[in-house]
Amino acid sequence: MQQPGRAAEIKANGIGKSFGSFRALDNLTLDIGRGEFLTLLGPSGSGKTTFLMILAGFVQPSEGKLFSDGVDITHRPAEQRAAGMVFQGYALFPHMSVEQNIAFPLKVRKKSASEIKSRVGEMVERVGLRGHEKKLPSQLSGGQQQRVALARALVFEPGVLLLDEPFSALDKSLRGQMQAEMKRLHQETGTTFVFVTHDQSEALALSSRVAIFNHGKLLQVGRPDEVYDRPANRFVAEFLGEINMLPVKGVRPADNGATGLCEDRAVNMRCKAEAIKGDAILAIRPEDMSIAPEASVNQNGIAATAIASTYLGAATKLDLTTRQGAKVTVSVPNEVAAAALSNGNSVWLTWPAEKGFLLPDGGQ
Ligand SMILES: Nc1ncnc2c1ncn2[C@@H]1O[C@H](COP(=O)(O)OP(=O)(O)OP(=O)(O)O)[C@@H](O)[C@H]1O
Repeated sequence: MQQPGRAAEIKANGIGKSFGSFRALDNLTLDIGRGEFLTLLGPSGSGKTTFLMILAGFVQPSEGKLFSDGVDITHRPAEQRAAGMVFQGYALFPHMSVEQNIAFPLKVRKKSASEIKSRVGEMVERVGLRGHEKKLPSQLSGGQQQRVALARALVFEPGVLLLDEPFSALDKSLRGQMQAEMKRLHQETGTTFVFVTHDQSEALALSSRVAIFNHGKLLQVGRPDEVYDRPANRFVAEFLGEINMLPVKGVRPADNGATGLCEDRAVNMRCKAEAIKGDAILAIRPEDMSIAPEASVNQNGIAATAIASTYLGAATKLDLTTRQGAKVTVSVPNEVAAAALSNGNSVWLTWPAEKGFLLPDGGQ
């Protein structure tokens, strides 16, 4: 964080934070790679902002250590960390023009007038605000104001840019534009980005890795496809999108080879030999399930009854219950849904073996 122009590598080691008896963060250990776009994702109150504030130096951790490029910065004050920041409520200076706002961090750092002029000009160009330099924030749209905030946060080439729900006040289409712009700025600057959101689709679309928080704990960190396709637990699976959960009793993986038929009589499924034994949840994303014309022992599958259908235009959503009473949702082609419904509502659901994964039953 202290070397301008160079992306920082950050290590959080056993970070905890208590507010009185309330535990806002618990034993958080996380490496943030140089130049990575890491998103902190979790529901309201899960500790994301607290962690960002600890990274910024505005909040002191109760336990643990923080390193930037191998240097212990746990107790270093915020102004010496030189992290760029864009917060939802992090207002621009209202009496300063666009270019004065962007120039501010360079003035504080006592840069020469010529350097300030060229760097501000470059940033104005980069965030698409050419022609707006002399305007005050009040004369700009919400999206333009956030562009100024991004430019101001990046102009001094911080090692890390911290962003806390910067676009949550913007409408959906503007938000999409700003996301694309932020992704481009990340690629162009090569800076380490740490981005807070509670919007899972935003996290999956933007990040090189996603860190998922709940109740002050880091539950899983991984690439978007890793956390979506192989969630570590039930909370992560459900938080990242719709998911079907089939309870399976007494899972006993076949002993021969890596995959075999798990011996659960209710659910015909394949799972890894080293998979969970005993009771488990078989989790499958709705888009990975389909309706087969008939049952086959060579496919993972389960009998189910359609209880409701919703026409979505491009497809039909079917709500079903399995014979064991689990509720399942699938999205299928309209003609497949029509055929299933004309067939007394009984269907055979299947999914590719690698798309179903076992989670421990109960708890998180
Ligand atoms: N200064 C403080 N004093 C007491 N409690 C606090 C303080 N700051 C945060 N908390 C509590 O710590 C918990 C985590 O808050 P935090 O702001 O980190 O969550 P968050 O995941 O960022 O949520 P949101 O998405 O709503 O911003 C919350 O329950 C919050 O009330």
